Amino acid sequence: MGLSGNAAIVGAAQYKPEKYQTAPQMFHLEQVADLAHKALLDAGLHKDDLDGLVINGPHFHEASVFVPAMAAEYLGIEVNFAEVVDLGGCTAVAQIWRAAAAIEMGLCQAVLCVIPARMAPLGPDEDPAWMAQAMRFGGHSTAYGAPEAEFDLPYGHMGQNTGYAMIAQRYAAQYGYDKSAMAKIAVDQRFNAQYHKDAIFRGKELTVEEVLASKLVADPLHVLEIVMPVAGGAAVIVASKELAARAKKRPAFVTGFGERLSFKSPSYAKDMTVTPVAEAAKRAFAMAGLTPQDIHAAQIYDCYTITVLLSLEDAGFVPKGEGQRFIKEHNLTWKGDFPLNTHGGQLSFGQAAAAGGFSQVIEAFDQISNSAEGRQLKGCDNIFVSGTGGVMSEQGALILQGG
Ligand SMILES: CC(=O)CC(=O)SCCNC(=O)CCNC(=O)[C@H](O)C(C)(C)COP(=O)(O)OP(=O)(O)OC[C@H]1O[C@@H](n2cnc3c(N)ncnc32)[C@H](O)[C@@H]1OP(=O)(O)O
Repeated sequence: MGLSGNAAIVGAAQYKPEKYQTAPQMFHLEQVADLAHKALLDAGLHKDDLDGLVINGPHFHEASVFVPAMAAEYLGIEVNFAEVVDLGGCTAVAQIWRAAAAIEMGLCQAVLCVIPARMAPLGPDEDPAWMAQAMRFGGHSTAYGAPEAEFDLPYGHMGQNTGYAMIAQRYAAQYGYDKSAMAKIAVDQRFNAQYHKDAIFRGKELTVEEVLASKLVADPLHVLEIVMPVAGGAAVIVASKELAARAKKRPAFVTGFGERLSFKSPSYAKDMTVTPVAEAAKRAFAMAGLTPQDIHAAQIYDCYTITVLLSLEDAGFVPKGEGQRFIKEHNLTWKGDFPLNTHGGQLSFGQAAAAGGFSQVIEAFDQISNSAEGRQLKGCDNIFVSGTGGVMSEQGALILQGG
């Protein structure tokens, strides 16, 4: 059951992450068109090749419903497959496997997966404070009747920072917490960012001491172990094997995927230290017929350092409770023996809202297609990519393989 590996990523585009204050403002439809154009150019395909569309629904500026129809109309395409994905930071990974599955089912031949994440110009009735408000509560719903509005927010579980800190505290109680190992994740990724021309923290190298001396946001998480929100956006084209054969770059075939939603708030987790990627990765590896030992690079969703630690363990790269030792024993940079988040991760490349997860997908494609200028891994054929939504509540895994 699953994919046969007959669909591949053939082209991609993403905006350089920028601070919101200085980034250009564009309507989301404009961003979709611009990103699609750039991704098609990257692939060497034409707009008329597209017959599938997967897009984000939440936070789409110009519509809250009928988003795919509006976007397809704006692009001037007709599609046989249209989907909205609402999985927070897991959305990018989830878009890719849905596109691959639709292609393998014969519904379509080329799918545009896209998430615009630059601010749109605000209309006269729009409140410029909406984003600050949204950040304050993170993924929590404040709607009347929402469980988290009643049982999380009143107790100080605000936004994502506290939730991930709570998970880190639990991990510390069960397995111990080595602060310098955790900081090393951010440091090795920052090293990688020095080799990506678009990384927001390029030109700013980092040491373990600096991470540990930075502001404590939610104990034990320091500010330099937490992503910084930036403006951005990304698009990826997934195409059939036949179309992939005429693409400009070496395709990255989608040979395995898994997805798991375990809870909305970690307050309801059976065990906060066991994350949904465990099941998602198991399924993805089995589908691809590979094991973690076959992987040449891991692009792990990294909203926080604790996300990376738990994902490495639960995806099977290292046994439970031994992740911190593993991190200290291995060089996680693109020059090292365990290349991790070779673009810098979202911690150092920047997190463009739900499009942030695309940075991991696109880095995997860049590595497989030999386009990772300045940080290219040698013989990189098999890559593991993870996506994380909410507070470790929904996770996805992809196995991408060079054709
Ligand atoms: C989406 C999903 O489903 C899953 C997920 O990814 S969960 C994660 C979602 N993302 C978030 O929740 C955002 C997390 N980040 C934050 O809340 C904030 O960045 C923070 C609280 C950590 C820091 O905010 P702050 O203290 O108000 O910092 P702020 O006043 O904005 O900036 C001060 C300086 O620190 C820098 N900075 C801010 N956040 C930073 C960060 N995370 N890392 C490094 N530098 C940061 C700014 O660039 C700024 O520098 P300059 O003075 O040189 O311009």
